[in-house]
Amino acid sequence: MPLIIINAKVLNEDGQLELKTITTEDGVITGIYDQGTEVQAAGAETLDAAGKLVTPGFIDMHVHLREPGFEHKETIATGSLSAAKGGFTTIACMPNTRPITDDPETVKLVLDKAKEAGLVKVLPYAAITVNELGRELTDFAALKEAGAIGFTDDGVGVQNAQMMKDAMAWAASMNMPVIAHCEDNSLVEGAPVAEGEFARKHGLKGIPNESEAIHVGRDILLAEATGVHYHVCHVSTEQSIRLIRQAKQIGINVTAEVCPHHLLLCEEDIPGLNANWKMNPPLRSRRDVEACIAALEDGTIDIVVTDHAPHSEEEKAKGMQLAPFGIVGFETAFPLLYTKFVETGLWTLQMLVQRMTADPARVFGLDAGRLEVGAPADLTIVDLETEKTVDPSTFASKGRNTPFGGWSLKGWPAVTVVNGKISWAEDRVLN
Ligand SMILES: NC(=O)N[C@@H](CC(=O)O)C(=O)O
Ligand SMILES: [Zn+2]
Ligand SMILES: [Zn+2]
Repeated sequence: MPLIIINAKVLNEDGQLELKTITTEDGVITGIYDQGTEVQAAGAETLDAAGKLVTPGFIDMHVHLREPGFEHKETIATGSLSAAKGGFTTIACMPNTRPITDDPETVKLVLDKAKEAGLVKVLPYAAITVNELGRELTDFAALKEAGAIGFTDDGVGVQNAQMMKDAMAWAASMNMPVIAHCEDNSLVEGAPVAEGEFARKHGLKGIPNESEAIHVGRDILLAEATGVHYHVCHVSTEQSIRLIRQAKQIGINVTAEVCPHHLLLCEEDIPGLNANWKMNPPLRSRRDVEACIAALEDGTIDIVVTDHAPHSEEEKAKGMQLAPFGIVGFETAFPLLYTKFVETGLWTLQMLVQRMTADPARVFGLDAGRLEVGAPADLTIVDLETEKTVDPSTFASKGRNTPFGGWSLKGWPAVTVVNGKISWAEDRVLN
């Protein structure tokens, strides 16, 4: 059914907001008209955006949906709904499931379940190594054929340099990206939080910054040698950023992502031994946070991702040392960044929207992220006015593990449209 969105506030090329009418049909944007233009389409549904912001659907290139194997944490259906509620229309899911997504059957299973859920577009990554054990490469050709969009052992770093080099050479020959969780195990061994004041105060072992940057540096050299598109996961340190900035300057094909929590929180903010503040990479120093912000502003870091990583309350109740790493992210990402960076005047709305739409589409070559005639009708309608408090008990995700509970935010997604169909609308679920 054609969908017409009236009173849509749209960002123009200069970053100004203009009221428009958007028409869609068969999953495609068919027209963008000035406000007041008489638009007709037989049998169309009309949605009144009432002056709310309408952007290309948000894209999240780093998420954990937990299915198969960890359905008590999240399923592809609950994760898809949580993503839609957060305004995301395309998400790319990590292979650290059980079984690990390291064979074509599991890639297909993820795609089938995502289609069944039918709420957002789900792009699966496949593992670099069998079982993410770092010993043997997976079958990249078969995984690509099955629908994998890139290779990553997220959750763990590839420890062996030759293994990573072989992976990059193979991926490069197929024009596929390698996406790296950068962490040298020998420098980390059982540390639950970053080195710093918090670790000292609580007598915890600290994760040093160089455990991340040492892989970033190694991999940049390997990317240079192999010519692969190398994408760095969840960048969190000043040192990694320095290396990425330098690599980009000399033309190495490296891109990078950052998570909202690494732009907003540092280790000194951790209120106590509460594992909802435990994630990998950990919250680092104020200096690192400032470096991440500057890098996203100047384009050294290309995109924002959530690293949505749901865990059950029982798992998170095990305490700082024993609980698993990870926090949920879909439903707070845009409101957090809008409120803390756009409302405060630090960033333009245009910059934030680009880093969550056009930039991920560019980095990963997706047909998404643009509000243009002929583009897929993936749209997010955002209420920039209403202030609401983050209440984890209302999340669509099964995960409640967030450090942002109680934060008062604006910029809440109101309606999410995927392929011209409403996937989520405030308190309604439509399918
Ligand atoms: N980020 C996390 O803290 N956890 C992720 C793994 C990962 O992204 O490395 C998870 O799978 O739970
Ligand atoms: Zn990771
Ligand atoms: Zn992750």
